[in-house]
Formats: sequence, C-alpha cells, structure tokens
Amino acid sequence: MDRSYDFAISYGKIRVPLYRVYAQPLSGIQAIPESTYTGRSNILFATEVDVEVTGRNFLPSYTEGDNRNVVATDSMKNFILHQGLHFEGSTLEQLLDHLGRRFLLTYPQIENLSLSARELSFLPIQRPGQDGKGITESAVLFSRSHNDVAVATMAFTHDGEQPVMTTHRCGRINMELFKVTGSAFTSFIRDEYTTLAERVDRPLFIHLNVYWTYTNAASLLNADMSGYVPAEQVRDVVQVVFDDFVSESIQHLVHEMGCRLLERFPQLATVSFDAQNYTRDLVMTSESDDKVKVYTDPFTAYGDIKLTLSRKV
Ligand SMILES: O=c1[nH]c(=O)c2[nH]c(=O)[nH]c2[nH]1
Repeated sequence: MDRSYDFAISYGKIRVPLYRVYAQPLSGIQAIPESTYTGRSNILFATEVDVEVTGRNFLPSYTEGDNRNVVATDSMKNFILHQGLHFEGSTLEQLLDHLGRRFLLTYPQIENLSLSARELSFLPIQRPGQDGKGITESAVLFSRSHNDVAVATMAFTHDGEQPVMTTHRCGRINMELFKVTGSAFTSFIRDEYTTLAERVDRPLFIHLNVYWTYTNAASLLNADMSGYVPAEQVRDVVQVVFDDFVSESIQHLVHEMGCRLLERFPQLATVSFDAQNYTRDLVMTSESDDKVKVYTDPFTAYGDIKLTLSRKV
C-alpha cells in the first residue's frame, strides 16, 4: 500500500498550571485616562501554559515509532514548572519569552515552538486596614475570579545558535458586556427570510475577545515597562468606548474600539476582535415607564463578528 501522504504534525502539553508567588511586581506602566490600572503586585502570579512543538524532525515518531527526537510532554511540564521559580519578569509575555528561549537552548531537537499563557485570575480580597481605618487589600489572601483574563502567545525558532521570537500576540478574552441602552441595528437587508425587527435601541450583550500585536516586540519585553500595554488597560479602553459610543451594529462598535486602541497605544501594530452577539429578546415593557423592560435569552445560535485593523506601513 502506498503510504506517501503529506503530514501536518505538532505535539505538546496544554494547560500546565503555574502558581508563582512573590514574582516581580509590575510597575512603570504609563497611566491612561480610561483606566486606573498602573501595575500589579504579582504576589500571586498564576497562569496556565500551553506548549506546542512543530517541525519535521519528530515525524519518525509517527511513521516509525522512533522517539529519539521527541521531548516527552511530561518533561515539558516539569521544565515549565521549574522555570517558574527562575522567572524574574512580571508579565505573561516576559514569562513566555523566558520559557521559549530556555526551551530551545535546552532542547536543540525542538525546531519551532509555540507557547501560550492564559492568566488564572486572582484578586486580593478587600478588608479593613490594620490600623482600623478605611478599606485595604489583603497582601496574602486572593479570591479566584472567573472574569475576563489576559492571554499571550509567542512563537520561537533557532537563528543559528540563538533562539529568536518570530511572532507574538497578546489579548484579553472572555469579556461579557451588557449595555442596556444606546445601541442600534437598523436598515439591514430585508427579504422573505427577515424576521428580525429594526431596532433603534436594543440591549446589546456581547462576548468579546480582543487581541493585539506590537510594531516592535522590544517594547513588549523591555524591562522598562513604559511601552508595555497591559491587558487591563485595553479592557478599560474597550469598555469606555462601549459605554460612550452609540453603535449602529457590533461591526460599527468594534471598528470604533479598534481605532481608539490604535490611537491610545501608538506602539501597537494591529488590534483584532472576535465579538459574539448575545443580545437578549424583549419580553415585556412596563406600561408606566417604557425604560423598564424584561429580557430573556435569545435563540441559542449567535452572530460572530470579526475585525483586524492594521496600521498602514
Ligand atoms: O450588530 C449586529 N450585526 C449583525 O450583523 C447582526 N445580524 C443580526 O441578526 N443582528 C446583528 N447585530
């Protein structure tokens, strides 16, 4: 039998949980008008890391059962956890850069590597100050948050002896934003398939992922964090735009968000959005006050709107 097929192969480990305590605090962040965020203590720096190896030299592990160029995914997990202790940075991206370079130096057998990190969000609990005055944040107790989180992905390869980063993408995912008034969707194509009413003012509920890349990856990794764009600030800009902007559609909204982000952060090259439409269906309007309404979940399929804005070169 002829078995000369084309191959697309990769292997790795997904969701390696890493809880590093007392990592380097994140400071030196430029403040922006839309956000109070200027850094974090990193007393608890928690993330899940994915590692994916690509290349050709481990093809024999598939075709012949020859594992001589295979790094056991269990060793990858141990390597990540071990490096967690040596990590001296303060961001997800610095962690991936640290891991990527060391993976390639440690395992020359690995041709190309993609690493992703997803924040495991923990927020300090609020409590009365030790002096009995005011409310302060605990320095030891953190509450797991299942809100939106920061993500990052980086790819690495060898340039001679040296590991190099080839691509990067940062992000904030799982935002869920409900705006009760100030969003429209009208004047779309109407034909025999149209049941949707024109809505000059709809309650717009979206699930939103935002991603961005830098023009120069150095501003992303510099120890001087003045060019770093924290995912929390991106979230805050996106939220403020949604709050302010009366959109004609989600397409219109994400375009405005994208323009505002590229204006706010000149160091960024691209911003991308994946927005899902979870707009609720109207059930009833109050007879005495037409601002007061009840909505319920809509039909379970949802619209999916995507956009990438790139600065012209
Ligand atoms: O913002 C929207 N964009 C669409 O393309 C669309 N399509 C739809 O049915 N509702 C909406 N809302």
